[in-house]
Amino acid sequence: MAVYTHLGADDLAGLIAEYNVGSLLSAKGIAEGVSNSNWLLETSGADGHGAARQATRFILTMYERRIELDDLPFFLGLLDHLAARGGPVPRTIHDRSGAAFRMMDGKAVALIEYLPGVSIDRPSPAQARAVGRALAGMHVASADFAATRANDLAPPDWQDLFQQCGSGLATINASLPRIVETHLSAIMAGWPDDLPRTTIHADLFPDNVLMLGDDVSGMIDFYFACTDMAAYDLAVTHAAWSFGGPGTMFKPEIGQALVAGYEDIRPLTQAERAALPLLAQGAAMRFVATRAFDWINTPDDALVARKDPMDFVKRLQFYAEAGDGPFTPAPR
Ligand SMILES: Nc1ncnc2c1ncn2[C@@H]1O[C@H](COP(=O)(O)OP(=O)(O)O)[C@@H](O)[C@H]1O
Ligand SMILES: N[C@@H](CCOP(=O)(O)O)C(=O)O
Repeated sequence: MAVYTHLGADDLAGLIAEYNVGSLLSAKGIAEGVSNSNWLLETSGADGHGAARQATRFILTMYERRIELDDLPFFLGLLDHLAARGGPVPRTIHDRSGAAFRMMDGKAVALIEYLPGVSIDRPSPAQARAVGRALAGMHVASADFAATRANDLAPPDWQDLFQQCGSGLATINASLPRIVETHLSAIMAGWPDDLPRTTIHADLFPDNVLMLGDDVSGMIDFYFACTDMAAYDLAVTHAAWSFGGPGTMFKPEIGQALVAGYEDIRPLTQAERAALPLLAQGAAMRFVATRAFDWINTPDDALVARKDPMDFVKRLQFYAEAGDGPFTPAPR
């Protein structure tokens, strides 16, 4: 679960009083998530008259791990930028002084619009297509987002994380050091630097997408967003969504639907398409790196479910062997 910090009813009510959202009616810690503490809040609604004063739901996020305070204006500004362009992204609620985030006991907190929907862990091809479209829509809509942020989980950072894991890597799985050594240098040597760049989500896993039926009702958790290659973001999404079942099997119909949906909105260039097999290996390696680091460095009594690095090792090995097959368009 992810509620790292205890906030009492008085703390929450005091915080909510800083916003024009009415008074606090209820608050519930949210178990999902890894990085931050989240609460679902219900308030009596912004000042209004009669029927305009309605109960309203918000997500309160307290930033706990892997987030630099200096990056918050980028993340929260991006939400507002995308929401203003009609994207399925939560708006940030600014406090009475206009600030997008506040400090509470030395930690940053933000109030974010609640979006309806359900996270789907076994998508249908129609749902995967919608996710591909939503990702491409985000890439197009962020083209005029003026702020930039370097990707702090780029290939040299994976290498750095593995080095910090040291001999701990082999405690996860005896074969892991060899696998990392075999693949990492090849991925880094071939890593492209001339593909189209935009603002990318960089972590669009099923738990970061809310769906209503076959439609994406929300994309959330933009706290790895950065300026990087659009095709890398598609590769991350492909690696995150296209596997499942026993042995983490590749599901071609999901991978194809994702890419097709993406191209409904933003057709890939030839160079992007050619780079996808390597970008997908890199995407898998990125999650092996952070998961391995977290696996070793999360205390046993921490209230958070550790994610298995070996799950992404399987995906990495699949992409390394499969060539461009997983990215071949489905026959029409
Ligand atoms: N804007 C939102 N609308 C609805 N639910 C949300 C929203 N933001 C977060 N959540 C819920 O909170 C959970 C954790 O949020 P997330 O941002 O993914 O946390 P973390 O950064 O810790 O992974 C999500 O899985 C979702 O259930
Ligand atoms: N998606 C990453 C973990 C990041 O956690 P999130 O809850 O902040 O999305 C992974 O699966 O390793």
